[in-house]
Amino acid sequence: MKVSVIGATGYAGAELLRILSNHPEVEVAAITSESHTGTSIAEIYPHLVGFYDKKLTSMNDLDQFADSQAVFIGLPHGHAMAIGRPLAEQGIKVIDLGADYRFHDESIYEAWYKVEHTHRNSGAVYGLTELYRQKIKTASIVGNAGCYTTASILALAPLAKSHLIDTKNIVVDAKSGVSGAGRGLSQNVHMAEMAENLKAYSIAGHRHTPEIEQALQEISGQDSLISFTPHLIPMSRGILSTCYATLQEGVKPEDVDQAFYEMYGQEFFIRLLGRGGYPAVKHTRGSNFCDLGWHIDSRTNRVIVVSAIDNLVKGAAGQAVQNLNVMFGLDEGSGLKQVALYP
Ligand SMILES: NC(=O)C1=CN([C@@H]2O[C@H](COP(=O)(O)OP(=O)(O)OC[C@H]3O[C@@H](n4cnc5c(N)ncnc54)[C@H](OP(=O)(O)O)[C@@H]3O)[C@@H](O)[C@H]2O)C=CC1
Ligand SMILES: CC(=O)N[C@@H](CCC(=O)OP(=O)(O)O)C(=O)O
Repeated sequence: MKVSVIGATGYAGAELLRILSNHPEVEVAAITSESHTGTSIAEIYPHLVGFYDKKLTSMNDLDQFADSQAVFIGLPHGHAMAIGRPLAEQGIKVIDLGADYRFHDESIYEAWYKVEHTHRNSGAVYGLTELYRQKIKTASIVGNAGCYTTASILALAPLAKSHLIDTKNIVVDAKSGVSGAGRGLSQNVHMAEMAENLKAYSIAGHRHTPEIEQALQEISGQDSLISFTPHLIPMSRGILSTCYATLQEGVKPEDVDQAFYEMYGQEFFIRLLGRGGYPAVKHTRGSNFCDLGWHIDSRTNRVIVVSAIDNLVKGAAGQAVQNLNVMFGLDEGSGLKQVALYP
């Protein structure tokens, strides 16, 4: 099948190209950029030399997507809606890696992202594969889950689903490598600011907060409130999310174990390190795996779940390809069964 990548010059777009080069069923058709139209992608990303000699085109030429069965969009939020609508109207499946199609209630998107939603009631399905697989199978548009959100929702979903925790009293403390901020230059992420540093940002106001709450509400059937603090850490890729929740009265450690094994026991891309397990980003880099370990703090009656993923793979491009595989009835692991880079 042919697929195209809009925003191929971004980190997420380039990561899609890396993964798709290894996908047995996929041929990449158009790849787009507005600021490098006419340039070869391999000139911009030398690691792609020998795999892609294609020139970048403008996304505004809609005809070039006509023979693509699916189009990935790797644009900053607010830009996917304008191109997502005409693509979907042509019957092309859309997988957006940004936030435009992640919310069932567009007013929540508008309140947090301060952008008018111009493609309401699109029927988009939230693209966290392990939790929404059945709906993704028949979706026309998938709003691929965010990176911190993938790590945090996967960590908390079994506990929320089994009603083992107070879903209105959750704390998420997460750290991301700087590629999570995209390829654009900014003072926040340049070498002198980031090297040997670790800093929190967007405390009590990060846009991934309502995305995590939306998923936990759906899965538990109860209101959800979280305090989410993201941090930047001086590594290029990787996310580690530490999630704290208060256990309901009478919940035993074995109930917590059972919730995780029941929900994820059959999932290839979720590796359960078990009670007492310590996930590390280094075991996930370059791979589509999410590793989960959990601990019970009996003194405080809290459960603490730690998850590690690669922000650009399971947190973006890898999960987008996993969703493509689900949408087209392919082996869900096609192109994705890679061992992580180590060390
Ligand atoms: N980085 C990550 O870890 C993750 C990113 N995402 C999401 O994926 C999307 C892409 O992120 P990422 O690759 O990191 O971002 P980058 O900043 O690295 O890339 C952005 C891409 O969008 C294009 N672009 C930028 N501004 C515009 C514009 N005004 N109009 C059209 N195209 C534009 C750029 O291309 P050009 O300038 O060449 O036209 C480039 O291809 C975002 O929505 C992001 O939130 C999701 C999960 C994780
Ligand atoms: C380190 C860093 O800056 N990370 C980004 C999140 C990346 C991501 O998943 O963003 P979207 O939800 O927009 O797709 C941030 O905090 O905004």
